[in-house]
Amino acid sequence: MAFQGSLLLGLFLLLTNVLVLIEVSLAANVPSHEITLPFNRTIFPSEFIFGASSSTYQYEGAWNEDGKGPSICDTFTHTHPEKILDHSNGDVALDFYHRYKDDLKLAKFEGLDAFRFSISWTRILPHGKLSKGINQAGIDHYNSLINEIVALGIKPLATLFHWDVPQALEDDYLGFLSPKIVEDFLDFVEICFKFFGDRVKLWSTMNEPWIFSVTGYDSGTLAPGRCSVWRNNNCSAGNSATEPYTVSHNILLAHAAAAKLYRQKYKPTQKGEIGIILVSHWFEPFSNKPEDIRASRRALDFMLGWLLHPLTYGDYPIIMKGLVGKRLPKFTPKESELVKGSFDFLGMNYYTSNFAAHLSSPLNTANVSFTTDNQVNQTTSRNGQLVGDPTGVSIFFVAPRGLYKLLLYIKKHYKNPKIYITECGMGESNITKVEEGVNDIQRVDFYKRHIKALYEAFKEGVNVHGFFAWSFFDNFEWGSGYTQKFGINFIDYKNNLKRYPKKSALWMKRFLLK
Ligand SMILES: N=C(CCCS[C@@H]1CC(=O)N(Cc2ccccc2)C1=O)N[C@@H]1O[C@H](CO[C@@H]2OC[C@@H](O)[C@H](O)[C@H]2O)[C@@H](O)[C@H](O)[C@H]1O
Repeated sequence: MAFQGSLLLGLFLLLTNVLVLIEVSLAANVPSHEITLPFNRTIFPSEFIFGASSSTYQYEGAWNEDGKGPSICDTFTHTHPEKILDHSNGDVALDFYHRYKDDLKLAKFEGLDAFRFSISWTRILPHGKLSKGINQAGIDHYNSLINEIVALGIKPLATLFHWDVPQALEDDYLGFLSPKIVEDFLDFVEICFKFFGDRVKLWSTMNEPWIFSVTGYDSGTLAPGRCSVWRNNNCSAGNSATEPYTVSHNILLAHAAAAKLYRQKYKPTQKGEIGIILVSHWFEPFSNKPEDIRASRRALDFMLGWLLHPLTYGDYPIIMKGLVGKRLPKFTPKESELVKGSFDFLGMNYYTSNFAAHLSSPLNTANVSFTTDNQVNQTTSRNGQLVGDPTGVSIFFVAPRGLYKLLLYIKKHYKNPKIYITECGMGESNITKVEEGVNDIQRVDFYKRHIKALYEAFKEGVNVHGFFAWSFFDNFEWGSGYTQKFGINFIDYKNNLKRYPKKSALWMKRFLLK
């Protein structure tokens, strides 16, 4: 049944609650020897939070409304439709910008403790710089969004940068390729702390620097779409050998400056926490050969350690420094101290695992890039055995054991930081009908298995405090456009963006005992 308008919503809530109660009561009649230990939220501490995640460009739409300036995501999808599988864009997306009030009521109905969203830099500063003016309509929008979230008793987790660099800063100094962005990012985040920090107590400065740096500057498959000529990806400029490293370096500096500002000027009174969200796969050695075992560690260093090692120890992994050499920027002693320990929590996004085999770098070639530097051949099968159950996304397989191992690895090698799993989910493709889309039984299995893996890691002492599904709704999935669906709620893009809870959302509601 579609979700739209409060009256319809009320009727739906009543009907669905009745259905849920019937299902639960039927389950209760199952002979006791068939009921396993209750698998619900009570296996975690009561303060553990369960939520769902979103991001501004993938959800809001209203790309040029109410004074918003263009971001590189707007420019990229408008100028390179060929790089999006269905040639779509986020101009309208799922119209979350206008429909968030009903959408958040759905989040409440589904029992979420928390809701993760990102704040559009160019809604707040349309030209990227404070000196060029604040857009009050942007402040008003996010105040209203946050008020709705809090009024429903849901905790907001706000991401400050989910890849939507202001186009004006890209034009002015090539965005994160320049250290100039640190000052402009600081001005942006200070406005957010000042206007929203009384209600937002969980801040993430960045989302997945790894993806932004690699897809934006090595392969050129995402905004700003820069890469070397030899990458043959229709990039107008770029250098895949150096720019990914420059960008991640400046992201770390911008993050650290923002964390310092929050901790010194706002945290004492607002009492919130600031962190950063990273992504990593788990990597299994392709064989027991020492070179493949080393390759699996290198793969982790290049995907996770690239960011988490400086954040924890103040410098890049020794393996990266050896392999990348002069192309890897250096931290000054002052920068190293600024970056080291610059987070109250670590957001970890986990999707899948890979196998890692040693791959010797091609000799005497100029064609080096981030992707070749790690000397790893990443695969999703080994001797005919897949790394996990296949999904509708060709590069993602269901590998919950990898989540467990990744978390134990972080505990052991990175001082057991406070962690929220800020994204975890699976996608389907080729879904054309609503009734197909809402019957997402593989996603129910995915979440059961990954939350069980999370629980096992928690029992082993991993300092984990929450779990957020990616994603709340089917949305604009970057290079895949709307062809891949990751939501626990279905969006009918063929019929006025109507919202439909999927089986996974109703399972989550039961798991959360709501
Ligand atoms: N998936 C990731 C990172 C996985 C890195 S592994 C691999 C490398 C790569 O280029 N891609 C494709 C890609 C490209 C862009 C974003 C995400 C993923 C990968 O999935 N990140 C989160 O994934 C979510 C799901 O991403 C989808 O993953 C499968 C891709 O086919 C699809 O294009 C992408 O939107 C995004 O919607 C969130 O905005 C983002 O925070």
